Amino acid sequence: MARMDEITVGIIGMGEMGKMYARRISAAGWKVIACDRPSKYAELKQEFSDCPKVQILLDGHRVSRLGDYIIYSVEAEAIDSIVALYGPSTKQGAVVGGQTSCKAPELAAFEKHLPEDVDIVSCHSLHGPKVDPKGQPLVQINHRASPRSVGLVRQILSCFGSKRVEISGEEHDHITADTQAVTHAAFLSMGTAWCANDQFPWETDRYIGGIENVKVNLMLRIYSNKWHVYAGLAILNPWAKIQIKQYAASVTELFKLMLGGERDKLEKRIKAAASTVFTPQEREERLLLSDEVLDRFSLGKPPKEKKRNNHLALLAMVDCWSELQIVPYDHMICSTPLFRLWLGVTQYLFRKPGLLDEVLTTAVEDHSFRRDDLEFTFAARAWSECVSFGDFQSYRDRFERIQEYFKPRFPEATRVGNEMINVIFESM
Ligand SMILES: NC(=O)C1=CN([C@@H]2O[C@H](COP(=O)(O)OP(=O)(O)OC[C@H]3O[C@@H](n4cnc5c(N)ncnc54)[C@H](OP(=O)(O)O)[C@@H]3O)[C@@H](O)[C@H]2O)C=CC1
Ligand SMILES: O=C(O)C(=O)Cc1ccc(O)cc1
Repeated sequence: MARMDEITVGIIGMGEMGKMYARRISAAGWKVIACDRPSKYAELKQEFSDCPKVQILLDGHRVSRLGDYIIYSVEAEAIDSIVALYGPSTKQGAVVGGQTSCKAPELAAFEKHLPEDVDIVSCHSLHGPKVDPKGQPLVQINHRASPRSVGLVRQILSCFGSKRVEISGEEHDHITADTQAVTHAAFLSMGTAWCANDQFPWETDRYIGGIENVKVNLMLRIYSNKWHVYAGLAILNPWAKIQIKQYAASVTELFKLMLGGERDKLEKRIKAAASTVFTPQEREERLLLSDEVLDRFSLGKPPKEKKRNNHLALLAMVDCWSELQIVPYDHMICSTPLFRLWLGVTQYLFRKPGLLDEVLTTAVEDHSFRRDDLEFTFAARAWSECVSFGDFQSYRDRFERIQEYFKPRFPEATRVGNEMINVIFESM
């Protein structure tokens, strides 16, 4: 066990995650040194003046010279250039890691720019900065490390009370392509479709109540965050491109079956997909979500009678998992709260007696929402292409245009969304 008074933890990048790390690690008793860009030095110093165990330094060179465990908590897109800048200043024998959401570019940057006498142990908290880390998955990647360095990082990060998962960078990226990138692609596409039809979903009967509330609240939650987090974890992850492409293909193919009124083919395909995704013991478990709980989190006035929906986004998710031979339950080790809810509503659709058959009938017989489904299909393909091209600027433009559209509802959506997440997880 390392002695706390002999170890200094360095943090480069004091954005939302960096600040959360600095506050929690210092509160556990470790000395923390941290920096952001030199232009933010004075402001950060002021902000952390109430925190004697956090010392703000001018730049990453200073943090690197003094830190025993240095965490890069910067934009994923910039990891190579930032490690190239400060990496060579790293203290001899130190341990270095990153908090970016995609590990291939981060670990490549470390290998390329860090001195050979420095160990590499990365991490990834699978939740946003405002979520209590207790019990949430925290990935630790012992990439190039002595047992002492592995132990030191375990000891430092234990203050989060998270569920530690030790896997390789490659395993991490493979799993998070599903738990994060594809999940986000589905919600990004919903927002894009609603925006394209100039429609606030909470003003439309079809999108109020039950699992519709989860879709709307999570969509708003994603668009209320920073574009670079979602762009980075999708564009830089090679598996994400493949998986998002399959999601878009599943959406397109299922929509074509709906348009053609091919109920038998649709049913056969969906039920076959469900049998590969939901294992017998999963099917036997009780429903994780209930109507009574979900109905409480509407942003609009609930209609007298619930409108039917064909749930194209959810059917396509199960089809996509099946096509890629993914069992989403195996990915719980790298699940975010958002993914668990997404899996929860998907499972609800497939397990609630009678619901799947009702949905399949709606899909072929009810034409009233074809315009929404058409836009959703376009959107899923457009996000997939945007990620495949790897163009950060066009990702940003698309994201921020839609963000602007929904902006007025973010404060309320964040409040209701947080409450929804808390209540649902308690009830689970
Ligand atoms: N937000 C989330 O929910 C989660 C994010 N992550 C990952 O953590 C990382 C940080 O995310 P988050 O905190 O949300 O993002 P932020 O944008 O809030 O933080 C990144 C910070 O790094 C700063 N930075 C950029 N260049 C430098 C530099 N040369 N030296 C020092 N600081 C620099 C940025 O400044 P500037 O803004 O001026 O560029 C910014 O303040 C990302 O890689 C993200 O993918 C992981 C888990 C959850
Ligand atoms: O839960 C989600 O998917 C989020 O949106 C928050 C988030 C974003 C990036 C991460 O690397 C981890 C968590």
